[in-house]
Amino acid sequence: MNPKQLVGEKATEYIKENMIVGLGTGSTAYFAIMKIGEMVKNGFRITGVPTSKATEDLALSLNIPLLNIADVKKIDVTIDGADEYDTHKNLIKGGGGALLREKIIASITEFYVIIADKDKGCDILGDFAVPVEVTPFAKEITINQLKALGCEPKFRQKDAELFITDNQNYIADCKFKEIKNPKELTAMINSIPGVVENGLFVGMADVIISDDGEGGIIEID
Ligand SMILES: O=C[C@H](O)[C@H](O)[C@H](O)COP(=O)(O)O
Repeated sequence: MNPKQLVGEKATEYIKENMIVGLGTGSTAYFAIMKIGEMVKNGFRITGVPTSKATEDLALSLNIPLLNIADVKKIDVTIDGADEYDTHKNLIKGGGGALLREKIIASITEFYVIIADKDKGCDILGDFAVPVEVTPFAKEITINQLKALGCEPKFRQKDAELFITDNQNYIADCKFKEIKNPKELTAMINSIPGVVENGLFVGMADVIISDDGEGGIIEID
């Protein structure tokens, strides 16, 4: 089985009947959501909270009942992907541009399950550029301030235009060399006024479900 499907389906074992479930974004979360759709079709009751418009559309197409975000106070379990993870379960997320909604959902989640194939594991974060969501206003000032933190930032493009997030902002992909202190870096990035949020998720994941490259599953907790 494809590792994304393997870890995605495994993660659904953390879901119990009547839970409120955060639904992640991306090609790995896709498999978890498909499995949840199958469970719902078979009569399993949960309500979902999507982390992006794409996930909302997918969940609706599978008849997964969704809550309005205005009515959500706490989420029991969220299952989401990651672009990179280290041995302390720190993450880089936002390769699909969904980091802001994902971090908000993660912040009210009791048990945060990350699903990511083993190639995304590392000792020190930094191979993957940190996605940073920035306001359109004064984006040139913001990118200069990001650069001053020691990275090479680039505005993400899509179809030769600037990529626009679900929240109508831009993404600056910030390539750092090695991120030795992700907690400090996340605070530094977020202290820039034009930054809305960044894709470093520090101390948030409760478990990372990954594969061993040979068809087996590894859980880091
Ligand atoms: O913005 C996107 C999310 O953070 C994704 O969860 C992340 O990029 C991982 O996506 P994928 O499972 O497609 O590699």
